[in-house]
Amino acid sequence: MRRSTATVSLSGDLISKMKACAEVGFDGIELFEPDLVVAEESPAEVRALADRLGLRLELYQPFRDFEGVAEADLEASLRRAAAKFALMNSLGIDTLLLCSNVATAVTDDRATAVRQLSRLADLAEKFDVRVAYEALAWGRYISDYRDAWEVVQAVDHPRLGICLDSFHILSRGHDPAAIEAIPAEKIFFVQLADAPAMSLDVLSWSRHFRLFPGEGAFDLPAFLAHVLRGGYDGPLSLEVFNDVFRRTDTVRTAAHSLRSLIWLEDATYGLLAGDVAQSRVSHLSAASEPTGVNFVEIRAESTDPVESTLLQLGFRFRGHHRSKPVRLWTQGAARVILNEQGSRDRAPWIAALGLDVPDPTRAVERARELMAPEVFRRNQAGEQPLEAVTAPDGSEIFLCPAPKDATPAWLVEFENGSEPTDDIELVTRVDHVNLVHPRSSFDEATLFYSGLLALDITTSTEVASPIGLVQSRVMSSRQNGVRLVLNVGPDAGGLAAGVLPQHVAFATTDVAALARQARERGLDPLPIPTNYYDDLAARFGLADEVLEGLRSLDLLYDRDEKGEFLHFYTRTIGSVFFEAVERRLSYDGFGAPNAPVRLAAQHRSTVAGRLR
Ligand SMILES: O=C(O)c1ccc(O)c(O)c1
Ligand SMILES: [Mg+2]
Repeated sequence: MRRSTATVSLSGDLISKMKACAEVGFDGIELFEPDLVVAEESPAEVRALADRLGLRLELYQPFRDFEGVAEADLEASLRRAAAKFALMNSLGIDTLLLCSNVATAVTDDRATAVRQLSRLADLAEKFDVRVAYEALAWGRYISDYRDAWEVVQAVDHPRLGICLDSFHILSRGHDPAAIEAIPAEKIFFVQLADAPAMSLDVLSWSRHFRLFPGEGAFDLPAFLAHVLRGGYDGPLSLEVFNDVFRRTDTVRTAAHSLRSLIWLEDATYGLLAGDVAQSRVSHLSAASEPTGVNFVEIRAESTDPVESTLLQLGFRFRGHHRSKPVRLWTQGAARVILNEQGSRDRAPWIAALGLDVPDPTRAVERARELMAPEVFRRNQAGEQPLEAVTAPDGSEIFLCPAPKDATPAWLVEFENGSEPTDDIELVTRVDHVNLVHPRSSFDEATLFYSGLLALDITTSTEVASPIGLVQSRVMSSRQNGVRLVLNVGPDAGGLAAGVLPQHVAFATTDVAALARQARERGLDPLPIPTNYYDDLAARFGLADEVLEGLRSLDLLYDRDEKGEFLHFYTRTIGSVFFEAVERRLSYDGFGAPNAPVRLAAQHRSTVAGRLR
């Protein structure tokens, strides 16, 4: 099917939007009128550019406030429409989007709307164009696509059809199933947008917070399946009004939006199994769902302070890489690679993640199909070849074969490590990794991880911190083998831009023993205030000695109906810190109530510390 986006989904001027859409591979665009009105180029020039770029101008939009008006106002509206139809003729656009009336309708009398829309359809015929009628969720009298369809049916004119916009339908909780009963030739256009769950008036929600499919709370695959089962074969067009995307890089956002459509077609393909409609959408190589974290790579000009902390946490030095300035530390199945290449003047940060996937070749193929940039990596003879793609924040995601008997094949490339000791390894594996994204790539990152790796978005929360609200989204593989937490901090230019650190959380079977051992080895954990323990006592009624045990080790605690969670944090080194977590019974959260305590403590020990 043809893939399209509305120019309103992107930043920039009309020409750069058109070039970006062509460059990333869209077939066409919806021309949003305000983009044309402010442009310097004539309609003929815009048409010529579209031709040259191989981009179809699929739709002109929006035309507003037409039906249900006082009879005296109708002629003026028809004159307005004639001017736009003539403009569409010079642009070479055959479909106009008409939004249901939000402002000038004076009657909800259907017969009036039908009569007036018939006049519009007759006029459209003279210009050889057609009108796609869209029920806006906040329309004055028509706000439900089923009502718009009734009106279109009553008009019964080949030049009038319906435009279905997933936002208006799903935001109001209207059942999209009735779409299947609309004859395909009467669906003139389909617009796709996701959105986060919010309790906000629907107009503000629509104008500022729409998301690309797969990034919000709506079930877009189910929606599109209804559209396709009915036989629709026209363009699929993204129409995403979003304050962030309107100011992010045009080409990048165009690629991000096309990725969302490719993802959506694939997810819908799955739902259409056994239906003739299935052949109309493309599909991807199946996701190779990750089962575990193979390694975490931390880069810095000097990784020495990270090594000291790992040593205190019980990690063992496993040696230098035989051909690169790279070192390996491990404990249980947790593997941390420290890399000083290409990191001049940089403090430690999480530069790469290796994930175990059942089928690395297929995983890379899917990543390629989803337009993920591949990482170029020089492999020396005898080295395990690993494939990687770049995530939206620049970190590298390696797709690794799951290690047999808990030892990845690449381990032999590290030499001259320290000998194993008799110490019990208290850390068993990486529990989760917390990555910090700029706001501009947060939603893109969500789709990137969920689309490539089939991670599920399990929870989204906001955490208060002294420097502002931190948005947090948890993404996990089904068996919890991989859990990523994506955070976005307060905007740059705020109180402390860039200070939000990333972290790696290690799973342990005995967090108190690990905390004690680490202290004996010199670890100075992130200090937790007494007020926190007073609050814990009030909330959970813990015995005094339990509370004292927690307090003396700076351990944090959480409990829910599934189990208990105990954890502590190291100090931050550059932009990285570590956490140790003990999950009891089947607790599967992240100690969310403790996150503000952690952020405040980090603020005290970094920013405030520097100012003092
Ligand atoms: O917000 C609006 O006015 C508006 C305009 C055109 C659309 O297609 C739409 O879905 C919303
Ligand atoms: Mg719309």
